[in-house]
Parts: sequence; structure tokens; C-alpha cells
Amino acid sequence: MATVTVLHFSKGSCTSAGGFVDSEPRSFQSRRIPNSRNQITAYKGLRSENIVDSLRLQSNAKATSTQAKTATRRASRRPLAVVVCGKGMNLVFVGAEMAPWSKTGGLGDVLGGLPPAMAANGHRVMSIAPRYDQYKDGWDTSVQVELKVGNRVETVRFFHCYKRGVDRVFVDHPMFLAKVWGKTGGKIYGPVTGTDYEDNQQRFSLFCQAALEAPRVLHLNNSEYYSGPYAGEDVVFIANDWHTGLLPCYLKSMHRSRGIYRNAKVAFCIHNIVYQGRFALSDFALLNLPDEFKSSLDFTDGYDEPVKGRKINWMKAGIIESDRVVTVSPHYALELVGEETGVELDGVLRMTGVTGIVNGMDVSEWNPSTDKYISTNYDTATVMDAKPLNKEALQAEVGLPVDRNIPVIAFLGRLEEQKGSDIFAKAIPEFMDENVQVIVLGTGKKKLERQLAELEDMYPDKLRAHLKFNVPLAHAIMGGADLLAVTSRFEPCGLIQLQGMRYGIPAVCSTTGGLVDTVKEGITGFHMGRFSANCNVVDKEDIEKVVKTVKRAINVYRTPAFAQMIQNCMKQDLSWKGPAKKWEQFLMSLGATGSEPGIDGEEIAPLAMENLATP
Ligand SMILES: Nc1ncnc2c1ncn2[C@@H]1O[C@H](COP(=O)(O)OP(=O)(O)O[C@H]2O[C@H](CO)[C@@H](O)[C@H](O)[C@H]2O)[C@@H](O)[C@H]1O
Repeated sequence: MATVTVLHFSKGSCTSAGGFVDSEPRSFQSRRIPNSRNQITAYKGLRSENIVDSLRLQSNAKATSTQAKTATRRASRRPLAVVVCGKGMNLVFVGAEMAPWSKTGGLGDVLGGLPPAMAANGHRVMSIAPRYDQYKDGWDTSVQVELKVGNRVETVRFFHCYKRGVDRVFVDHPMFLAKVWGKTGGKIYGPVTGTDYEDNQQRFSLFCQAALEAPRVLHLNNSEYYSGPYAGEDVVFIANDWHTGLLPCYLKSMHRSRGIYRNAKVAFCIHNIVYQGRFALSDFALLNLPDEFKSSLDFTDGYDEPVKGRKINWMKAGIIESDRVVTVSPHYALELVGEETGVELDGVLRMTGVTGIVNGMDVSEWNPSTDKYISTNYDTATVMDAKPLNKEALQAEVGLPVDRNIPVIAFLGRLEEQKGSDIFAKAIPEFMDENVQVIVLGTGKKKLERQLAELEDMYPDKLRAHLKFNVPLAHAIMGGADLLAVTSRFEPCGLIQLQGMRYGIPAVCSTTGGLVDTVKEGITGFHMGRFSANCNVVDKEDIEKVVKTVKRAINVYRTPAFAQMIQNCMKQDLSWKGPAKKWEQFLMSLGATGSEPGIDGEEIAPLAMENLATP
């Protein structure tokens, strides 16, 4: 029996079964030609007959004559040579968050950063998220589809922009925009953190269905190398977390049964197994799925929430109905199949298997040498001079005594049991006799926020608790802090420690999930050991682990070895480049028709405002 607390989502109310309305499928298989600066180099290497072949295929798909003429002109200008790049894949990422447009945490970061890295490697990439605000860079495509949700027919409209080589698609419906109005840090899933919208099942049922329509109905011509709808037989969908768990079910029941997406594949990515989308069994009728899918959703646990007894479980369906399952670090993949840590889906995951690929991070948004939120920019050569200046600026900004010689420990993240902010809070009084300052930036459960606010009252000259979602302050903390406390009970990958290392901050971290894969003891951080996964209590031994390791880190801070650790942290390539290659291998293994490897591209450098955390 797993001991991790599982959070449940509230149930919806409508009941009915039915189909959906759509437009005719279009068969289209373009020759994918890379589209970044580096990829243009590869394009030069294409033989002209490949390009002509590409044109013929494009024209089948109603590509415009202008495109054809342009490409012919290009082909005639470029030398003939051997083909140096693969054909790539048609990838469609689907997720409830997509930074910088929407983000409550790491899910948004991954949907923001991985797709451009895949595009840089020569794949044609779309990523789809709900439209939670009137994004000024998201244009109305005027394309609408009607979808059945519960017993209603709903109209969704697609908005779009093309950035960093990716078609970003936003699904527009009042269930998203009117509920959230841009407050994506806190209102994507419910009116306040920890409370869910009553109609979350209808919202995400609609979203999954819309995401399956987008590649088919949108005729996108933003890339100079790709055009037309994505949907041939070779689309690979990457569904992320429970909100997209029904995507493979709808693909089979609504599309494949009608001869569409026959060879399309779905990979299901688990960012956090604790959120599974468990609802009352009777809600199955809301989902417009044939009975044959009932067993994939059917789930029994020992909890009374949201109802006693049998339930449906969206994540379970995502795992079972997808072609392959992947998660965000190899160590977490091992934990997922463990009885104590698989949160009651370990048995299912042992059957399906799960691959672990460690996340990358957005090295453009998080770049100490260009970061506009820190007072003194720096790199590996200048970090030792710049850090003290940034620390002083940070201390002044948060209202702590300004002293460059005091080590500053930061804690940044959602204030939830997963992140162990309660363990950290209990440990703080035990090391406050040290000459140290603590800065917390986080928002989350009120109980946990209060706990930190009380500590600020206790230590007005040593601790600040900023209970907000504040991107500029997050950057300023990375620029000025010395140590990063990551006290997670479990951590699938963790992006905080990657961001910290990029800014020369060794992590003081628990030994779990992706923290095992990304933080090396004595080299890039300090490991505390594994904590109890029981979210209902704070284990005394875990408090001691935090205290002991924080004190150990403070002692190293005062030695030359710490300077070496800063260098070790900063010299790593933490970008999406390496993970994107692993993702390519993984997605190739799904065997979608026509899939070929891409090229060795560089991450497409963000231009202008594309990479800022708020659109
Ligand atoms: N108060 C605040 N103000 C400003 N920015 C804030 C903030 N609190 C958090 N952030 C930002 O939100 C992101 C949090 O990412 P994490 O990966 O650490 O956690 P999360 O648990 O949300 O993600 C889940 O998904 C990701 C992606 O797969 C996994 O890495 C992770 O382990 C898993 O739990 C970071 O970019 C961080 O800077």
C-alpha cells in the first residue's frame, strides 16, 4: 500500500453518451525540412530531387504556388550534395500548461521548453494548451470545431502563434478563459490552490478532444518549410499528466474507429503521479467513451474521496491506452514501479513499463549572463565577484540586513507536502543559531503559508517568506542566494535545482527522484537522504536530516571547495539539447509510420520577447 497522499479532483455532473462533429480527414505527408538557423545548413545539403519530391507532396496538400516557387528558387540556388538530415517526426505535445503563456510549475516549463528543442532537431512540432487569457501573440485562426462533452455540444476555436520553430495552438472555450482570465499561476485547476473546479472532467474531456482535432483541421503555413495539416498517419502525440489521460481513448474511439490516425501513436508522460484525476465511477457516463474503455479507467482505492469505493482514474487510462509511458527522470521511473512510491499505479506501470528521461531547462530564460532581473550579470569567470553584489541587492530587496558574508539559503516552489516545505519549516529553528539568512518564495496551501509567515515573525532579521508567485523575485533569488534547499518528499525531476545550478547555487536536497539523477553529492550539491513519503506527518528523522545537511553545507560554504562546487554547477549543459535527443530515440521507438531521426540542431535562440515568463 503506497503511503503518498493522493489528491483527488472533484466530480462533474452531466451524463450522456455520444459522438462528435468534425471535418473530413486529410491525408498529408510532407517531406520535413529543418527550419532553424542550423537546420538551414542541413537544408542546403538536400538534393534537389528531395525538394521537388517535397513540393509534389506539399502541392497534394494544397500548398500554395508561392511556396512552391520559393522552394524551387531555393533549390536552384543551393548546391547538390548528399542528404545530411533525417525526415524527422510529426510531434504534437498536449498539456494543461505551456510556459510562458500558462504555468503553475514545472509542467508548464516542460511544455514550453521541450517542443522548441525538438523543432531545433528537425521535427515538425505543435504544442497545444488551453487559452486561459487573451494572449497578445496568439492569433485567431477562425477555425472552429464542435465537440460533444457530457450531453452538450460545445464549440471550440483555435488560436495560434509560431515561435521558436513550434506551432503553439491555444484551445479557446469559456471553460478555460472565463474561469482563469490570465491567473494561470493559481487558477488553472481551481478557484484557489487546492480546490478544484466542479467541471474539471468536462474541461479536460473537451481539451483532449480538441487537441486531437487541431492537427487535422489547422492548415498552418507559418514555417517556411512546412505547411498544411499535420495529420497523416504519422503523428506522434505526447500527452502530459492526467488532464490528457483520455486523449489515447478518444483517438481510438472517435478517430481510429473511423479510419483516421490509424498509425498515429501516443506517448504518455508522467510529470507527477500524485495527481491522477480520480472521480466517481458514475462519472464515466460524462466522458462519451464506449464501455470497452471502462476497464482502463476502473480503479479502486482505500480512500473515501471523492467517493467511497470504485472510481475512475484518468491517469490509469492514459497509461494503459497509450503506446508507451515516459517520465521525467530515470530514478523516478524506478520509483514509479515501486510499491511504496507508485501511488497505487505501480502495478499498472510494472505491466506497461516506463522510460525515464531527465528534464532539461530553459537556458535562455534562465541565463545569469543576460538575466534582466538580476543586478549584476555574470558567468563562470565573474561569478565570485558578482554573487556578493547580487546577494546585497537581494537582501536589500527583501528587507534583510545587507551583509555579503552571511550565507543565504533559498527555498523556492509550491508550498505543498510534495515539496516538504513543512519539513523545512520545522527544521529552520534548529539551524537558526548559525550565521545564516533564509528566503522563501512560494505559494500554495494556506496552512503551509501560515507556517512560514509565523517563522518570519520569529526571525525578522534572518528570514523572509514571500508567499507569492513572483517570477522576477525567483530570478533575483537565483542570482543572489548561496544555497538552495530542496526538501521534497518526492520529486519526479525538479527544475528548481537545475535553475539553481545554472546560477551557481549548489542544492541541499533530499535523495529522491530526479534529484538523484541531477545533483551529485560533494560535486554539485549536498544530499540529505530519503524522506518518508507520508505527507500527513513530519518525520523527526527527516527534520534532523535537513538540519545536519544544512549545517554541513554552511561549513563547506566557508571553504575554497565551495568555489569549485559553484564552477561544477555552472559548467554543466542543463539545456534541452541532450534530453531532446533522448526524447527523439524514445519517440522513434514508438514506430509511427514514416518516423525518422532528425538532425543535431542547436536550441533555437529566442528572439525578442518569446521567452519571457509572462506573454
Ligand atoms: N513562487 C514562485 N514564483 C515564481 N516561480 C515559481 C514559484 N514557484 C515555483 N516556480 C517555478 O515553477 C517551476 C517549478 O518547477 P518544478 O519542476 O520544480 O516543480 P513542479 O512540482 O511544479 O513540477 C512537476 O513537473 C516538473 C516537470 O516535469 C518536474 O520537474 C517536477 O518534479 C514535478 O513535480 C520552476 O520553473 C520555478 O522557478
